[in-house]
Amino acid sequence: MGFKSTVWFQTFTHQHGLLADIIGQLEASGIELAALHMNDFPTGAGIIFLDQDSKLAEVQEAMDAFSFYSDTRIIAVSVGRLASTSTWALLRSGAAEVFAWFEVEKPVQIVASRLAYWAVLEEKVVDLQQRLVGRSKCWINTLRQLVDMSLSNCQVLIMGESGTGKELVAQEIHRLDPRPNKRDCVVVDCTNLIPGLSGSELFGHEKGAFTNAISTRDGALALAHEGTLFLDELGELPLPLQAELLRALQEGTYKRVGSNTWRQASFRLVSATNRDLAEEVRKGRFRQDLYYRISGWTCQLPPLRERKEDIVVLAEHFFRERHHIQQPVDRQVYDFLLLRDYPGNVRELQQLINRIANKHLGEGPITLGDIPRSDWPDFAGFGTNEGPGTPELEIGVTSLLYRGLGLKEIKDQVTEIAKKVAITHENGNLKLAAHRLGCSERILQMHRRSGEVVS
Ligand SMILES: Nc1ncnc2c1ncn2[C@@H]1O[C@H](COP(=O)(O)OP(=O)(O)OP(=O)(O)O)[C@@H](O)[C@H]1O
Repeated sequence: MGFKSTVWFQTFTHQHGLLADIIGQLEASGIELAALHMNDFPTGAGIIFLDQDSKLAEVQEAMDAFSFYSDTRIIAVSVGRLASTSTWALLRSGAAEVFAWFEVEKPVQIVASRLAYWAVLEEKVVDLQQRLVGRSKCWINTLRQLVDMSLSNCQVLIMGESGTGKELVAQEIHRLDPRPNKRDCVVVDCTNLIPGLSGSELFGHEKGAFTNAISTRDGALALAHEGTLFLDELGELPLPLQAELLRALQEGTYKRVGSNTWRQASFRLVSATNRDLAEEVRKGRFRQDLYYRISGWTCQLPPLRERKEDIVVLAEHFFRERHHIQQPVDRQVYDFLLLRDYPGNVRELQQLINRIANKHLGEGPITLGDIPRSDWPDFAGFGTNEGPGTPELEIGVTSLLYRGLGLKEIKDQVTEIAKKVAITHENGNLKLAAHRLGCSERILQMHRRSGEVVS
């Protein structure tokens, strides 16, 4: 079977006979199931059982609450006939990733194979997190997508702002690629291609093909044969070279500059860009046919501002792994890091950590005193009476005000967010979350219950 952990389930159906039947079948196939109770925190994979009479809004609300707190993955199994509009609604809302229908399909097979696949995938995701650091939900979803892509042998286009980790991701795609005896990953930065050399970097050249071509040389396509060709900043590839690359991808053949002989090259293409390639196509700066050819799978890397929860883990990683600093980092330093903007994304954070690590001396903790003066924040409105975090909070509250919320509603919303963040950061442990918030566990249990539907 390949799936060892217990799978939680929740029921939204009253068809008890059918339900018992299917649960029995799942358990007989080796899947260990446990019903989800009122205050349980769903982790890992889960199944929801429903039927045509289940109130879809209730089901969705419950699943939204689960996915709000955790990165659980859900399979929906309908024990009765469900209208296709309802199925679409479930899938589109993103609450359930897979749908199985008891009457017409073999849900046991569907569920079992999905669980087994997810188990393999999660193991790889955990391993990837050692190098592609981050624990936020959006980052974990990106890593899951990445593993999915890597296991199939297709072309991948990685998109994302500068410094989001595109090159690192490309290396990991190559590492996960299951081709037996795959060769190297060859990296070409398209911004460095010299137009006058007509693509010698990519295709190689013959001796005497141009001035300084003193000997015959292989290009990146030859070097990437049976491996991976990573074209970084693909949006910068000059149009004439785009045509030649397309040909090489379609036919698997190319010519060295100055040669009339067709050569074969077989490689997996992974490309990356921080441009909006679809827009470049519309503007006529990028070939549409090449765009379709390379974008079999696309992977959009989130900017750091969309995964601020990862700033602390990334900073810790850089201090510990790159600078071998094991001393504690003062909370105020993390506040400073969290408050700052990172237009250069992870690279900018990494460089900042380098500067702090270089300034730090001795065995003591890392404190605000280790932050170089050139990195000090703009003190207007910073660290005055309310402390770090205030400007961001102000932006959030302003948006709530403009949405017409009054003082009580704003207070309630901020309170809910604080509870959610604490629960998430403590991996669902209400006791620790309550300790962190300085409130009773009971308040958090009530909070959890308000987002749940009783089965
Ligand atoms: N999730 C991550 N975990 C650890 N290090 C990371 C992560 N993301 C990026 N980095 C580090 O940040 C730096 C920038 O990453 P990378 O060069 O892969 O970004 P990029 O998107 O290719 O940037 P550019 O578009 O400017 O070439 C690298 O040193 C990389 O190791």
